Amino acid sequence: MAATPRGTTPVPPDVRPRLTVLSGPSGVGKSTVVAHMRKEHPEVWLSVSATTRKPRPGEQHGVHYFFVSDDEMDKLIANGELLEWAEFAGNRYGTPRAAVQERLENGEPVLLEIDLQGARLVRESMPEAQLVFLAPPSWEELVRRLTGRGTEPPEVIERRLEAAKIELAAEPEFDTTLVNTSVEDVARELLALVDVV
Ligand SMILES: Nc1ncnc2c1ncn2[C@@H]1O[C@H](COP(=O)(O)OP(=O)(O)OP(=O)(O)O)[C@@H](O)[C@H]1O
Ligand SMILES: Nc1nc2c(ncn2[C@@H]2O[C@H](COP(=O)(O)O)[C@@H](O)[C@H]2O)c(=O)[nH]1
Repeated sequence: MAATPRGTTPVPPDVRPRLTVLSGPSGVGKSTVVAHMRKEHPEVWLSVSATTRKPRPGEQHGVHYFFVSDDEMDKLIANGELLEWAEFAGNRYGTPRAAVQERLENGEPVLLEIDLQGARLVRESMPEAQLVFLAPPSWEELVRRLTGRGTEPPEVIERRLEAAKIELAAEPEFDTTLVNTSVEDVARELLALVDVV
């Protein structure tokens, strides 16, 4: 039998906390679902991404995103400080590596809310990650939500809907699909997947 180092308890692989990636088309409701889940369960740790996008009204630096300049993003990328990054609808977004690694090393579950390109990169570098796809009840409802949010001008909505067609076609690449009909139901399902005890 293999020796166990003094003071450590081996964690069986099937209960080891996992990295969960939540993806889905822009406007499907990822942030809404995650916010609902974290209101009830603030212990679920969500990575805060860096982005070159300008803040929307009410968005706070360090809470919703780290809002960075193009130069700062160039440096984060060049220094290898991002676990993954992607360009989405004219802006760059990336996951700061250190905070994620620290949580995983402490055995804490980690949740990333990122786009399809990022999800694919995480799958390559961390095949043990579980990929969850959030799907809209219908295309019409997705358009309604993205437009109704009122945060982007029409040309940006068009870009995001073009990206959405590609993202919806990639659903079979994901381990699990949740359909966002009810925020409450999906938040409960996601909590179970994130495996917080
Ligand atoms: N189940 C739902 N039923 C009706 N409206 C919803 C539902 N979930 C989210 N919404 C609404 O849809 C809009 C888009 O939601 P949200 O901003 O959370 O999407 P997102 O997937 O995070 O988008 P993005 O990828 O662009 O950041 C919001 O106005 C939100 O209130
Ligand atoms: N690849 C990554 N995608 C990310 C990251 N953070 C957010 N996102 C995704 O970008 C789009 C647009 O977001 P928005 O806030 O401008 O509406 C959306 O799909 C996010 O999930 C990241 O670090 N990496």
